[in-house]
Amino acid sequence: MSEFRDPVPGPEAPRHFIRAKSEPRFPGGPAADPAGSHHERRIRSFQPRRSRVTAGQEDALQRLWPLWGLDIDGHRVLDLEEMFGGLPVVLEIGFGMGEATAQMAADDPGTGILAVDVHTPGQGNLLALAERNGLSNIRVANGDAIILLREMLPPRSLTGMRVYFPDPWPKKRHHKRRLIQPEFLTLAARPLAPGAILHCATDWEPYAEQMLEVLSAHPDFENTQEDGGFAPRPAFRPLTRFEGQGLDKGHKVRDLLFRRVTTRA
Ligand SMILES: C[S@@+](CC[C@H](N)C(=O)[O-])C[C@H]1O[C@@H](n2cnc3c(N)ncnc32)[C@H](O)[C@@H]1O
Repeated sequence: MSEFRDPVPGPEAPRHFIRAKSEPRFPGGPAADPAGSHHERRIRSFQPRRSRVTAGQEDALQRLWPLWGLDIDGHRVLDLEEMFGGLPVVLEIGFGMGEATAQMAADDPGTGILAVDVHTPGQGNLLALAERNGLSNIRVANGDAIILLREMLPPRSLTGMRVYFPDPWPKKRHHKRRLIQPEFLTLAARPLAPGAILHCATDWEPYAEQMLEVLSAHPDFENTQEDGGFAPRPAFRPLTRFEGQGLDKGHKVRDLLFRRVTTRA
């Protein structure tokens, strides 16, 4: 539990200020629990992780969060045009430490990336990478992507969505926590413009099969692959950190590219 010390405590002042659960861990930075109790119980697709934040990440969080950070509080609808200066915007869910996100932003400065994760060190890392590489087309969102999709994104406001190596939740009793399932796809479809591509990748074969099955069955998406199968890895997707770990273990990586459709043939 972190705490902020009063540098010069007066006689009446408490020696320590203990941080309340909802207060930001880094003043001016991302909120600890941005949606708070505003939202009903929901299945969490992310793992609780101990987050040790380096000095560089902490510095980036405190300086850059007010400029490029966004807490997912579920209370307002975002104006993406204003946030990204009119660029087309893709949403990346679960960017981890953000190296691949920064690479894609650098490779395609004409596209804005709204990058969401709950992981504080990764948020700091991505902000630092954006600053170091002069990337003005990244915004970092803190919190649950489900609330972002459901409450904060206008209909048809995104030209794409990326979900790279979502937590595989391999145990059967945890399968319900997997992100890619029919209810998620229904939420994901609403902010996607017609023709927008939902791009998923995973190194966990049973999850890849599940993704293919639920995406193929969902009425708002169609496979870009004529044979109805997995897609070749697109050149624009860099190797991600989790992908590298999967490849080291001999896993096969699968990409899925599905198009948002409004009516099916
Ligand atoms: C297995 S990691 C993959 C990270 C990165 N894409 C990569 O390939 O290296 C999955 C990430 O998704 C994030 N995540 C999972 N569910 C999420 C949700 N509902 N909202 C925001 N982030 C989520 C986790 O915090 C984690 O950082």
